[in-house]
Amino acid sequence: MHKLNKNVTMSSASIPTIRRLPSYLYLVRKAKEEGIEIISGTVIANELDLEPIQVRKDLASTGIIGKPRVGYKVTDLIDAIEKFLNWDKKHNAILVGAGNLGSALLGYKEFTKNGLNFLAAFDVDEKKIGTSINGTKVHNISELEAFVRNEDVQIAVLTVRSGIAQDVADLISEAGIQTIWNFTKVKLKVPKDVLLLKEDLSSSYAVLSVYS
Ligand SMILES: NC(=O)c1ccc[n+]([C@@H]2O[C@H](COP(=O)([O-])OP(=O)(O)OC[C@H]3O[C@@H](n4cnc5c(N)ncnc54)[C@H](O)[C@@H]3O)[C@@H](O)[C@H]2O)c1
Repeated sequence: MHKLNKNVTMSSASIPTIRRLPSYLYLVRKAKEEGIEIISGTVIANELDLEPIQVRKDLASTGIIGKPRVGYKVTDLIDAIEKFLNWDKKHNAILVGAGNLGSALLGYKEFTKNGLNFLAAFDVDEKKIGTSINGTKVHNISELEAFVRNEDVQIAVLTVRSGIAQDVADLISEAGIQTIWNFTKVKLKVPKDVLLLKEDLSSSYAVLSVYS
Protein backbone atom coordinates (compact mmCIF):
# COMPACT_ATOMS: atom_id res chain seq x y z
CA MET A 1 0.00 0.00 0.00
CA HIS A 2 1.40 3.40 -0.94
CA LYS A 3 0.27 6.92 -0.19
CA LEU A 4 0.24 9.46 -3.01
CA ASN A 5 -0.78 12.25 -0.66
CA LYS A 6 -2.05 12.22 2.88
CA ASN A 7 -5.60 11.63 1.75
CA VAL A 8 -5.43 8.96 -0.90
CA THR A 9 -4.20 5.42 -0.39
CA MET A 10 -3.65 3.08 -3.31
CA SER A 11 -2.60 -0.52 -3.63
CA SER A 12 -0.30 -0.92 -6.59
CA ALA A 13 3.39 -1.04 -7.48
CA SER A 14 5.54 1.39 -5.50
CA ILE A 15 5.50 5.05 -6.55
CA PRO A 16 9.25 4.95 -7.47
CA THR A 17 8.53 1.93 -9.72
CA ILE A 18 5.64 3.75 -11.42
CA ARG A 19 7.83 6.84 -11.88
CA ARG A 20 10.55 4.74 -13.60
CA LEU A 21 8.19 2.96 -16.02
CA PRO A 22 7.82 5.89 -18.50
CA SER A 23 11.59 5.99 -19.05
CA TYR A 24 11.55 2.24 -19.81
CA LEU A 25 8.63 2.76 -22.17
CA TYR A 26 10.42 5.60 -23.98
CA LEU A 27 13.50 3.42 -24.44
CA VAL A 28 11.58 0.35 -25.60
CA ARG A 29 9.45 2.39 -28.05
CA LYS A 30 12.72 3.79 -29.47
CA ALA A 31 14.10 0.24 -29.78
CA LYS A 32 10.95 -0.76 -31.70
CA GLU A 33 11.42 2.18 -34.10
CA GLU A 34 14.97 0.95 -34.71
CA GLY A 35 13.65 -2.51 -35.63
CA ILE A 36 14.82 -4.24 -32.45
CA GLU A 37 12.56 -7.18 -31.52
CA ILE A 38 14.03 -8.43 -28.23
CA ILE A 39 15.47 -6.33 -25.41
CA SER A 40 17.05 -7.50 -22.16
CA GLY A 41 16.65 -6.02 -18.69
CA THR A 42 20.42 -5.54 -18.59
CA VAL A 43 20.40 -3.39 -21.74
CA ILE A 44 17.59 -1.22 -20.29
CA ALA A 45 19.48 -0.99 -16.98
CA ASN A 46 22.74 0.04 -18.69
CA GLU A 47 21.02 2.70 -20.79
CA LEU A 48 19.30 4.22 -17.75
CA ASP A 49 22.11 3.73 -15.24
CA LEU A 50 20.06 1.40 -13.05
CA GLU A 51 20.68 -2.03 -11.53
CA PRO A 52 19.40 -4.91 -13.75
CA ILE A 53 17.64 -6.46 -10.75
CA GLN A 54 15.74 -3.20 -10.20
CA VAL A 55 14.64 -3.10 -13.85
CA ARG A 56 13.49 -6.74 -13.77
CA LYS A 57 11.53 -6.15 -10.55
CA ASP A 58 9.90 -3.01 -11.96
CA LEU A 59 8.95 -4.79 -15.19
CA ALA A 60 7.63 -7.81 -13.30
CA SER A 61 5.15 -5.50 -11.57
CA THR A 62 3.50 -4.91 -14.97
CA GLY A 63 2.90 -8.67 -15.20
CA ILE A 64 5.41 -9.39 -17.97
CA ILE A 65 7.87 -12.24 -17.61
CA GLY A 66 11.07 -12.11 -19.62
CA LYS A 67 12.91 -15.17 -20.96
CA PRO A 68 16.00 -15.89 -18.83
CA ARG A 69 19.22 -14.82 -20.60
CA VAL A 70 17.17 -13.59 -23.59
CA GLY A 71 14.92 -10.73 -22.47
CA TYR A 72 11.55 -9.34 -23.43
CA LYS A 73 9.75 -9.21 -26.75
CA VAL A 74 9.70 -5.46 -27.46
CA THR A 75 6.05 -5.31 -28.62
CA ASP A 76 4.87 -7.32 -25.57
CA LEU A 77 6.86 -5.08 -23.24
CA ILE A 78 5.37 -1.91 -24.74
CA ASP A 79 1.86 -3.37 -24.36
CA ALA A 80 2.51 -4.47 -20.77
CA ILE A 81 3.85 -1.07 -19.64
CA GLU A 82 1.12 0.89 -21.48
CA LYS A 83 -1.60 -1.33 -19.97
CA PHE A 84 -0.12 -1.12 -16.49
CA LEU A 85 0.08 2.69 -16.65
CA ASN A 86 -3.39 2.82 -18.21
CA TRP A 87 -1.76 4.71 -21.09
CA ASP A 88 -3.67 2.56 -23.56
CA LYS A 89 -6.84 4.39 -22.45
CA LYS A 90 -8.05 7.99 -22.73
CA HIS A 91 -7.87 10.18 -19.63
CA ASN A 92 -10.19 13.15 -20.08
CA ALA A 93 -8.80 16.32 -18.54
CA ILE A 94 -9.45 20.04 -18.26
CA LEU A 95 -6.80 22.69 -17.73
CA VAL A 96 -7.51 25.63 -15.45
CA GLY A 97 -5.32 28.71 -16.02
CA ALA A 98 -4.38 28.96 -19.70
CA GLY A 99 -1.28 31.14 -19.16
CA ASN A 100 2.37 30.48 -19.98
CA LEU A 101 2.70 27.08 -18.34
CA GLY A 102 -0.88 26.00 -19.11
CA SER A 103 -0.50 26.79 -22.82
CA ALA A 104 2.75 24.81 -22.97
CA LEU A 105 1.09 21.79 -21.34
CA LEU A 106 -1.84 21.99 -23.78
CA GLY A 107 0.67 21.74 -26.63
CA TYR A 108 2.75 18.87 -25.25
CA LYS A 109 2.23 16.04 -27.75
CA GLU A 110 3.74 13.38 -25.46
CA PHE A 111 0.67 13.68 -23.18
CA THR A 112 -1.69 13.10 -26.09
CA LYS A 113 0.35 10.09 -27.19
CA ASN A 114 -0.06 8.63 -23.71
CA GLY A 115 -3.82 9.13 -23.43
CA LEU A 116 -4.14 12.54 -21.77
CA ASN A 117 -7.05 14.15 -23.58
CA PHE A 118 -7.67 17.85 -22.91
CA LEU A 119 -11.41 18.47 -23.41
CA ALA A 120 -11.25 22.18 -22.54
CA ALA A 121 -9.30 24.92 -20.79
CA PHE A 122 -10.73 27.52 -18.39
CA ASP A 123 -9.59 31.06 -17.63
CA VAL A 124 -10.85 34.47 -16.49
CA ASP A 125 -9.03 36.51 -19.13
CA GLU A 126 -11.55 37.88 -21.66
CA LYS A 127 -8.82 37.96 -24.32
CA LYS A 128 -8.32 34.20 -24.04
CA ILE A 129 -11.94 33.05 -23.55
CA GLY A 130 -13.39 31.77 -26.83
CA THR A 131 -9.97 31.26 -28.43
CA SER A 132 -8.18 27.95 -28.95
CA ILE A 133 -4.77 27.32 -27.47
CA ASN A 134 -2.85 24.50 -29.13
CA GLY A 135 -6.13 22.99 -30.28
CA THR A 136 -8.02 23.27 -26.98
CA LYS A 137 -10.88 25.79 -26.56
CA VAL A 138 -10.67 28.22 -23.64
CA HIS A 139 -13.93 28.69 -21.69
CA ASN A 140 -14.93 31.17 -19.00
CA ILE A 141 -14.18 29.72 -15.54
CA SER A 142 -17.84 30.40 -14.68
CA GLU A 143 -18.75 27.58 -17.09
CA LEU A 144 -16.57 24.97 -15.36
CA GLU A 145 -19.23 23.45 -13.12
CA ALA A 146 -21.76 23.00 -15.94
CA PHE A 147 -19.06 21.62 -18.24
CA VAL A 148 -18.02 19.00 -15.67
CA ARG A 149 -21.66 18.04 -15.13
CA ASN A 150 -22.09 17.30 -18.85
CA GLU A 151 -18.72 15.74 -19.70
CA ASP A 152 -16.76 12.84 -18.31
CA VAL A 153 -13.81 14.75 -16.81
CA GLN A 154 -11.37 12.73 -14.73
CA ILE A 155 -8.43 15.10 -14.22
CA ALA A 156 -8.01 18.85 -13.63
CA VAL A 157 -4.59 20.32 -14.40
CA LEU A 158 -4.17 23.41 -12.23
CA THR A 159 -1.94 26.17 -13.64
CA VAL A 160 -3.37 29.39 -12.20
CA ARG A 161 -1.13 31.77 -10.23
CA SER A 162 -0.46 30.43 -6.76
CA GLY A 163 -2.36 33.20 -4.89
CA ILE A 164 -5.76 31.94 -6.08
CA ALA A 165 -4.94 28.24 -6.34
CA GLN A 166 -6.87 27.13 -3.24
CA ASP A 167 -10.06 28.93 -4.32
CA VAL A 168 -9.84 27.40 -7.79
CA ALA A 169 -9.07 23.94 -6.34
CA ASP A 170 -12.20 24.25 -4.15
CA LEU A 171 -14.24 25.06 -7.26
CA ILE A 172 -12.76 22.05 -9.08
CA SER A 173 -13.41 19.56 -6.28
CA GLU A 174 -16.91 20.97 -5.64
CA ALA A 175 -17.64 20.42 -9.34
CA GLY A 176 -16.87 16.72 -8.73
CA ILE A 177 -13.44 16.22 -10.29
CA GLN A 178 -11.55 13.55 -8.35
CA THR A 179 -7.97 14.14 -9.48
CA ILE A 180 -6.02 17.43 -9.39
CA TRP A 181 -2.57 17.77 -10.91
CA ASN A 182 -1.29 20.84 -9.08
CA PHE A 183 1.45 22.85 -10.79
CA THR A 184 1.14 25.83 -8.43
CA LYS A 185 3.36 26.43 -5.42
CA VAL A 186 0.51 26.02 -2.94
CA LYS A 187 0.06 22.95 -0.73
CA LEU A 188 -3.64 22.54 -1.42
CA LYS A 189 -6.26 21.25 0.97
CA VAL A 190 -8.73 18.94 -0.77
CA PRO A 191 -11.49 16.54 0.35
CA LYS A 192 -10.37 13.03 1.32
CA ASP A 193 -11.64 11.43 -1.89
CA VAL A 194 -9.66 13.74 -4.20
CA LEU A 195 -6.32 12.50 -5.50
CA LEU A 196 -3.79 15.31 -5.47
CA LEU A 197 -0.40 15.32 -7.16
CA LYS A 198 1.97 18.29 -6.89
CA GLU A 199 4.56 19.09 -9.54
CA ASP A 200 7.54 21.32 -8.78
CA LEU A 201 10.17 22.27 -11.35
CA SER A 202 11.72 24.70 -8.87
CA SER A 203 13.00 21.87 -6.64
CA SER A 204 14.98 20.41 -9.57
CA TYR A 205 16.26 23.89 -10.43
CA ALA A 206 17.34 24.33 -6.80
CA VAL A 207 19.47 21.16 -6.98
CA LEU A 208 20.96 22.35 -10.27
CA SER A 209 21.73 25.80 -8.84
CA VAL A 210 23.48 24.40 -5.78
CA TYR A 211 25.59 21.84 -7.66
CA SER A 212 26.45 23.70 -10.88
N1 LIG B 1 5.13 23.26 -11.34
C1 LIG B 1 6.12 23.88 -11.91
O1 LIG B 1 7.18 23.32 -12.05
C2 LIG B 1 5.88 25.28 -12.38
C3 LIG B 1 6.68 25.90 -13.30
C4 LIG B 1 6.35 27.18 -13.71
C5 LIG B 1 5.22 27.80 -13.16
N2 LIG B 1 4.50 27.16 -12.22
C6 LIG B 1 3.28 27.72 -11.60
O2 LIG B 1 2.26 27.65 -12.58
C7 LIG B 1 1.31 28.67 -12.34
C8 LIG B 1 1.08 29.43 -13.61
O3 LIG B 1 2.27 30.10 -14.01
P1 LIG B 1 2.29 30.91 -15.37
O4 LIG B 1 3.64 31.46 -15.54
O5 LIG B 1 1.71 30.06 -16.44
O6 LIG B 1 1.26 32.11 -15.01
P2 LIG B 1 0.35 32.97 -15.99
O7 LIG B 1 0.04 34.22 -15.26
O8 LIG B 1 0.97 33.04 -17.36
O9 LIG B 1 -0.98 32.08 -16.15
C9 LIG B 1 -2.00 32.01 -15.18
C10 LIG B 1 -3.34 32.00 -15.93
O10 LIG B 1 -4.37 31.80 -14.96
C11 LIG B 1 -5.47 32.65 -15.34
N3 LIG B 1 -6.34 32.87 -14.18
C12 LIG B 1 -6.25 33.83 -13.22
N4 LIG B 1 -7.27 33.68 -12.35
C13 LIG B 1 -7.98 32.60 -12.74
C14 LIG B 1 -9.13 31.94 -12.23
N5 LIG B 1 -9.76 32.35 -11.12
N6 LIG B 1 -9.59 30.88 -12.89
C15 LIG B 1 -8.99 30.42 -14.03
N7 LIG B 1 -7.89 31.02 -14.55
C16 LIG B 1 -7.40 32.08 -13.92
C17 LIG B 1 -4.80 33.90 -15.87
O11 LIG B 1 -5.68 34.67 -16.66
C18 LIG B 1 -3.66 33.28 -16.68
O12 LIG B 1 -4.05 33.01 -18.01
C19 LIG B 1 1.85 29.50 -11.18
O13 LIG B 1 1.21 29.07 -10.00
C20 LIG B 1 3.33 29.15 -11.15
O14 LIG B 1 3.87 29.27 -9.85
C21 LIG B 1 4.79 25.93 -11.86
